[in-house]
Amino acid sequence: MLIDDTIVALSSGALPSGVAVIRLSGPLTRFLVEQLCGEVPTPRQMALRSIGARTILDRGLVVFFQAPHSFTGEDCAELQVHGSPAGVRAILRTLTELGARLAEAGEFTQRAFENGKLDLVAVEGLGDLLSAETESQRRQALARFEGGLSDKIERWLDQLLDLRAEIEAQLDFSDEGDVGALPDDFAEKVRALQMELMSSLDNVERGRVVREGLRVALAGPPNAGKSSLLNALANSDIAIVTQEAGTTRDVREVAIDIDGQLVVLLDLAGLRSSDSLAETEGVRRAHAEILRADLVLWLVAPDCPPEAIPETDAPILRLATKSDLVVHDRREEDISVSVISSIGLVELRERLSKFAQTLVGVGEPVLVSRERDRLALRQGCEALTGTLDSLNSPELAAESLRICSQALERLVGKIDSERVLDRLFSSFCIGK
Ligand SMILES: Nc1nc2c(ncn2[C@@H]2O[C@H](COP(=O)(O)OP(=O)(O)OP(=O)(O)O)[C@@H](O)[C@H]2O)c(=O)[nH]1
Ligand SMILES: [K+]
Ligand SMILES: [Mg+2]
Repeated sequence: MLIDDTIVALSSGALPSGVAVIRLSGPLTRFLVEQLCGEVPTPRQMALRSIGARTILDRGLVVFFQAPHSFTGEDCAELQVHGSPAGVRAILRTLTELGARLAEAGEFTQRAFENGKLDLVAVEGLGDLLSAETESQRRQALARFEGGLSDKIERWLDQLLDLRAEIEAQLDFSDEGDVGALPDDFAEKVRALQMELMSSLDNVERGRVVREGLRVALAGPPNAGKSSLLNALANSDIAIVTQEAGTTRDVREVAIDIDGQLVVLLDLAGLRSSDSLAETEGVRRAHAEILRADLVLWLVAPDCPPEAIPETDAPILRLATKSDLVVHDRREEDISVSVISSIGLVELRERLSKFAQTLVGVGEPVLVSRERDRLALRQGCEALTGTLDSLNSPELAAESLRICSQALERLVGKIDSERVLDRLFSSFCIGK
């Protein structure tokens, strides 16, 4: 991708809209603003201008950001115009005729990365922020985007550099073949750093639940009322409900927001052995989801034969369904629910909310949430174990510190960033 050309895109949402924001970035920006809006406004100050080259196309607000003080680090401008499809199209056409090129998905952010305005974890934070649906996702993504994780990693990288410098000094000042063991306080510092990496590693799972949602499997025998409960919790008619046992075969995911936390409900096939190939496959998939879930809701109905609860490490919450039909002889910890009379639905939501809170924790948002985070932190921790195991051979210790640094550098995108970036930017929208 060329970095010396100037890109343009509609950066706001679908048209028509009240206001549309057109964004420019690249060396031609100043020229293009001049051509389209007359004199370039003082940087970072909005000015009301007529917009158009040969004819006036619209009137709107223009703001210019001079390099390097912009989102991308290049000269940038934003035009706030009326959100008319024809108007925006005409402005974009004029700008491309004057030499700009329509941006590809994520290209503004890519330039910000290439110009050192954002590192890789901040770019990921931005991507998460744009797609955040719940309050906890928004807080977590913003913290990452704002550099919380980047700062932490920079600090770790500095510490690793200091530790390596200590070893270098030791190697320099010792006669050849006379390199002793590294001092006790050196090992202490490595251990302290490793503890920090480990506690971050422990947080990845919590971050994952916030980012991807708490996976809650609705499981039980056929006709237990799983799809009905899904519909009731999601407040929609999304899953097919019939009195026929074996109605659901595919896994259906529905994401709902419970007290600001994303919860992914999974409606599954009822567990039983069947002659139908499709149903058997549905049951196989249901078992796989029950293994992967963060929580299993096990539904038991008064009008269908009980089934044994399958093996899983996930915690299980038992629900006695269709409680409008009979008074359940229920255990203390079970919840009686009915989608007909709405019994127990509020209590169930509260239990799900509490469960999510316990898992995710309260307080500061977690900064780590991705498999990439997990991998880098784990590699870092393992490398530091290597350092601690080789305190008697400083050269080996230095090498394992270097491996730890590398893992962290890869995480922020200082090395090997291409593959991650390609995938990431393709998930961004145009104009970002
Ligand atoms: N009275 C009463 N009937 C219910 C309730 N929930 C579900 N039903 C009925 O039970 C039958 C089965 O409901 P489903 O939601 O399809 O059950 P399921 O567990 O998804 O069934 P499969 O997908 O076939 O495994 C339907 O006839 C529903 O109308 C309830 O709370 N009260
Ligand atoms: K059914
Ligand atoms: Mg069903």
